[in-house]
Amino acid sequence: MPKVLISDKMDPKAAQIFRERGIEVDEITGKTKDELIAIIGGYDGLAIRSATKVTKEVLAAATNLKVVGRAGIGVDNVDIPAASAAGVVVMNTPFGNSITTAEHAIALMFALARQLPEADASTQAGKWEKNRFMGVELTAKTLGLIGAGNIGSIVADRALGLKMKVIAYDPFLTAERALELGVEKVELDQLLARADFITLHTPLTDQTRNILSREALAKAKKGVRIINCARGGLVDEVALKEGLDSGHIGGAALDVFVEEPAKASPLFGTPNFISTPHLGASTTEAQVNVAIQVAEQMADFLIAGGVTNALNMPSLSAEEAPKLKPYMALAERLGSLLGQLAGDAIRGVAIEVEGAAAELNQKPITGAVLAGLMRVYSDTVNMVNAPTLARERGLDVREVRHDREGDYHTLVRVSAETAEGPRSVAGTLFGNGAPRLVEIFGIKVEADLAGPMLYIVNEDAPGFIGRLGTTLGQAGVNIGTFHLGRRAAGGEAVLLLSVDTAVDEALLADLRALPGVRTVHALRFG
Ligand SMILES: NC(=O)c1ccc[n+]([C@@H]2O[C@H](COP(=O)([O-])OP(=O)(O)OC[C@H]3O[C@@H](n4cnc5c(N)ncnc54)[C@H](O)[C@@H]3O)[C@@H](O)[C@H]2O)c1
Ligand SMILES: O=C(O)CC[C@@H](O)C(=O)O
Repeated sequence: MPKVLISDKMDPKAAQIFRERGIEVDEITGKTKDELIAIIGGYDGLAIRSATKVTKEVLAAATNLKVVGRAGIGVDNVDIPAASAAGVVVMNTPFGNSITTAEHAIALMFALARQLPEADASTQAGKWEKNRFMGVELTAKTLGLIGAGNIGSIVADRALGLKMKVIAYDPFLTAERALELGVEKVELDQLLARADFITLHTPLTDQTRNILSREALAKAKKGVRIINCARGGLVDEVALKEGLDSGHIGGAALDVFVEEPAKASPLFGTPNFISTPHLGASTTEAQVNVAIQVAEQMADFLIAGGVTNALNMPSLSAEEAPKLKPYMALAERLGSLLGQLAGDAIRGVAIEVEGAAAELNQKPITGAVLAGLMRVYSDTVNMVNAPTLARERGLDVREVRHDREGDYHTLVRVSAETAEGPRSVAGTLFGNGAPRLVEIFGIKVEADLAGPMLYIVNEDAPGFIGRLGTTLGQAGVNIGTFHLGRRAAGGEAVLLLSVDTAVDEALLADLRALPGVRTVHALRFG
């Protein structure tokens, strides 16, 4: 039974779903890094929010971990390259808290416009300072969106409802999408010059870090009010403080900080500054949404192999997974066969599907081929880290889909560009879903690829099979299955034998010394 650790505070629905799906679950929150490292080895899945840091060290200790699920959007607390290298799938729940976070940005915009926190504190202090708090209307003001993705576009929709003019800076926003959203697409400098309010909704990346830098803030319209419910680090906090002090910035509301938890900041106590402790996603509705989504996604993966919202692996629905499972087994074996036979010589690989296979999601098939191919280099390769490894090795990967049906109702062909020229293997699925090799390097052959095997190329001549059987028998090696293919009578022949015990180097040398033998390779599958 798979075991999941929930290591951050999460709605109880998550644990309930794991249990209903037959997954054992522990809820242990508030652990230090070392405490997490001490226990993580016992879990197949880790469900987190933003407090748990999934670092390289944590992943190194997570010897059984298969999936990290983030109940939320931002995954900056997960070392994704390290997770990919360790073969761990990382998933998030990209939509579950978008409305809630957009509403928080709108709430902060109102709070800034009418100085609500300060007015509240003053009133409750018995001051009744009616003349101190003169606000501004939002109607007809210009809202500058930095980032118009899921949350940014909901903010735009709400702001348009408030009769604001919305302009957006987002290099990935198309003209069509801007039209659909009812926003004007602008460059950052135009946004800075025109916006009365600026709200940020981008991830923190090398391009967005400090996007509201000292220089950018200086270009902003005098009196601008700034809201950040996305990620700390998008705004230069020191320059923001100076801008508020000088009056160039009319107000700022931060839900997120460069350092969290933000227990001290020069911004605290600054007039017209509002802060919340990373509350963007904190509504009952959003937390139920993300808890349900993350538990469902992780359970689908751990139980059925379904992959949804993964950041380091192609998607595969829980419905598709059972159909694709035998194909992935076939693809993995074909990749492994090519990897073992051509190994280092491979420069590029093409994965072709035809017949029934062409109707399926090809990405998982490709991932499985690469996992099989790359396993020659590392035992820890799986579908998650294989594409990265392939890229690192400069392997060119091509996917081809043929609608035609050939000799087989379904076929997967893997062709490699090697230093010795092209090499191709192909396989099909039998009626019961059993994977079967049907062609190797242009020669038709029907073989299972399982356990220890021998691949022999020889000149097709009488007496060869007898001599081979005798040599193996004398060495105490029992033949399990025997598959033969040849180009033409008397030409090149291929033998694939499954053997009950692995063949050592001395016996391989004896086999290579047999008359008519061209190549002998020991193979292993599974
Ligand atoms: N405060 C919270 O509790 C809370 C809750 C949810 C999400 N978030 C954060 O909000 C942010 C946005 O989330 P989302 O779901 O809208 O993400 P999203 O991926 O849907 O949208 C991000 C947008 O940023 C744009 N973008 C990327 N680089 C850019 C750049 N250099 N300049 C301008 N735009 C750029 C992208 O094109 C995209 O449209 C994320 O950082 C997420 O982690 C915070
Ligand atoms: O889990 C949270 O409370 C914050 C979530 C938010 O930062 C996110 O990126 O989804």
